[in-house]
Amino acid sequence: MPSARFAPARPIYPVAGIRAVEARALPGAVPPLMERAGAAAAALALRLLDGPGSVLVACGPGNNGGDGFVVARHLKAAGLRVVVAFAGEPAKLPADASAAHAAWLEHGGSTSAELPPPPPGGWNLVVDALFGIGLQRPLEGRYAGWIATLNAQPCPRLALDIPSGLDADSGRRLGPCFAASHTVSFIALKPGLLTLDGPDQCGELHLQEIDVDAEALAPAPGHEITPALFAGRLAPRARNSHKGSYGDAALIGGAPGMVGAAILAGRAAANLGAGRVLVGLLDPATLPVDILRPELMFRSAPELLAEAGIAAFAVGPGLGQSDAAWTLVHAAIALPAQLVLDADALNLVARDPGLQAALAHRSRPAVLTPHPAEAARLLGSTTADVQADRIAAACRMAGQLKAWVVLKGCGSIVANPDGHWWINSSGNPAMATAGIGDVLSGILAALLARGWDAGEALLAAVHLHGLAGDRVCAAQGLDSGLLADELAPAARACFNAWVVPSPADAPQRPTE
Ligand SMILES: NC(=O)C1=CN([C@@H]2O[C@H](COP(=O)(O)OP(=O)(O)OC[C@H]3O[C@@H](n4cnc5c(N)ncnc54)[C@H](O)[C@@H]3O)[C@@H](O)[C@H]2O)[C@@H](O)CC1
Ligand SMILES: Nc1ncnc2c1ncn2[C@@H]1O[C@H](COP(=O)(O)OP(=O)(O)O)[C@@H](O)[C@H]1O
Ligand SMILES: [K+]
Repeated sequence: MPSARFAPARPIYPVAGIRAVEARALPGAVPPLMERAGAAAAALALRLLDGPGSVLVACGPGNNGGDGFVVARHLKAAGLRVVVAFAGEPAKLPADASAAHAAWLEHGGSTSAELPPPPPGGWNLVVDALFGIGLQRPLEGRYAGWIATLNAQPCPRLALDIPSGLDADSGRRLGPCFAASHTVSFIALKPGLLTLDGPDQCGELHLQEIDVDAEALAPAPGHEITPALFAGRLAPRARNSHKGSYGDAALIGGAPGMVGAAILAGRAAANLGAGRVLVGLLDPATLPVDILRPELMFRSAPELLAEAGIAAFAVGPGLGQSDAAWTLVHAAIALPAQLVLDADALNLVARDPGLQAALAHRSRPAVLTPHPAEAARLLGSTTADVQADRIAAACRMAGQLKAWVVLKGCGSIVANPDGHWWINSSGNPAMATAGIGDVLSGILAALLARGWDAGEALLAAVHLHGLAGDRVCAAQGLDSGLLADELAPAARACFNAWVVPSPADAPQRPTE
C-alpha cells in the first residue's frame, strides 16, 4: 500500500486543545511530563552543543520556566557550565515548575535575577524557557530586554515549546520575540509554530511527543498536510486507460494584458496529467497557441464554458473584473463540473452576494484559493484581521461559502466546510512572486479533472506546489528569482515520485 511510505499527518492543537490533552495526561504521569520534556530538550541541546561549553538558560515564571530548570539540571549533569537566569519568585512558581526549581538547587545549581554577561568566548548555547503557551500579552520591560540580548548571541538558540513572544494559536509575534535557531515543542504541534511568523521565529522545528498520544486523549481540530492524507489516490495508472480516463481541465482567464496567468495555469495542468487541457481566454484574439506548450488547446472563454464534458474548471487567473468576467464566473458556478475559483473570480464573488449564495448552494463544493487580501475582501474585513487569525479566517470562508478553501501564504491553511483545518509546511518565500498562485490553480484543475474529490485535490495541490518550490530553490540555490513557470515541471517530478517510488523505497524481499 502506498500509504505505508508516508508519515502520518500529525495533529495540531491550539492552546485550549493542548490544555485538554495535558489535563488528561498529567495526573499520575510517571515520569512527570515536565521531566520528560526537559530530558528530551536536553538531549537536543547536547546535540547542538557537540562538546563542552557554557550554556545560558533563561527561565520564566511559569511551567515553561520549569522545563528550563530540568534542562539546566541535565546539562549540568552532563558536565557543561550552566548559568540559569530567573527573575521570578520561587514561591509563586506552579507546582511542577517549583519542583523542577527545587531539584535544580538540590543538584548544586543557582539562579541569577539578571542575564549574566557572556563568558570569554561567548555562550555555546542559549535556551529560551521564558514563556510557552501561557503567554498572555506582549513582552515588555525586563523580559523584552532579555529577548533582545538572547537574540544577539551568535550561537545556537534553542526555544522550549515555542519561542517566547510568539502567539501559539496564531503564529503572530506579539512584540519582542525570541529568534530561535531550533525549537523543541512538546506533546503536539501548535498552529503558531507553523504559520505566519512562526516558521521564521522557530528555526528548525523538533516535535517531542514525550510519550503522550494526544489524539487518544482529545480530538484534534487540525492536522499537518502530508501525502498520507491522499495516498489512496497515488496508484499507478491502469495500462488499459486513455486520455478520456484523466479528464478535461479547463482554465478560464487571460484578459488582455494578463494572458500569461492563464497560460501558467494551463501549463501546470498539463504537467499534472490531465487528459486534455483547454485554455479559455477572455480575449481569444491575443493568442491562438502557446508555441512552447503546443499541447494546450485554446478557445474563447464563453465557448469553453459551453463545451460539454469538461470535468474541472479553474476560473480566475488573469480574469479581471469586467462585466464579461462576471458573466463567466456566474456561468461557471452554475455548471455541475468541479470548480476552482482564484484571483479575480474571488474578487467578483466578494462584491456580489448573489454569486456567494450560488456558490454556497452548489451540489459539489467549490475550491477557493484566496491570498490574505482576497480573503479580506471575501470576509468584508481587512488583511490585518485575516492575518491575526488565519485559521479562523479560513474556516469562516469555508463555512460561509460551503467550499474548500486554502488561505495562502507562509503556512497555508486549508479548511473544509465542516470546520476542520490543515496547515501546509512546504513552500518558501521565493514563491512570493506573481504567477505562482496561477500554477496552484492549474495543479488543482488537473487533479480535479483526474477525478479526485475537492478535499483530496486541494490538500495534494497545496502540498505539492510548495514542495515543487522547495525543490527548485534547493536545486538552484535560490533565495529569490524563482520563476512561476519553473514550478510545474518540478511539481510533475514530485507527484510522479509519490506514485512511482524510487527503488530505494520499494519493499525489500526477505532474505532466505
Ligand atoms: N504542566 C506541565 O507539566 C507541562 C508544562 N509544559 C510547559 O509549560 C508551558 C505552559 O506553562 P504555563 O501555563 O505555566 O505558561 P508559561 O510558562 O508559558 O507562562 C505563564 C506565566 O507567564 C506569565 N505571563 C504570561 N504572559 C506574560 C507576559 N507577557 N509578561 C510577563 N509575564 C507573563 C503568566 O502570568 C504566568 O505566570 C508549556 O509551554 C510547556 O513549556 C511542558 O513541560 C509539558 C508539561
Ligand atoms: N513566504 C511564503 N512561504 C510559503 N509559500 C508562499 C510564500 N509566499 C507565497 N507563497 C505561496 O505562493 C503562492 C502565491 O500565490 P498568489 O499570492 O495568489 O500569487 P499570484 O496570484 O500572483 O500568482 C501561494 O500558493 C502562496 O502560498
Ligand atoms: K519558550
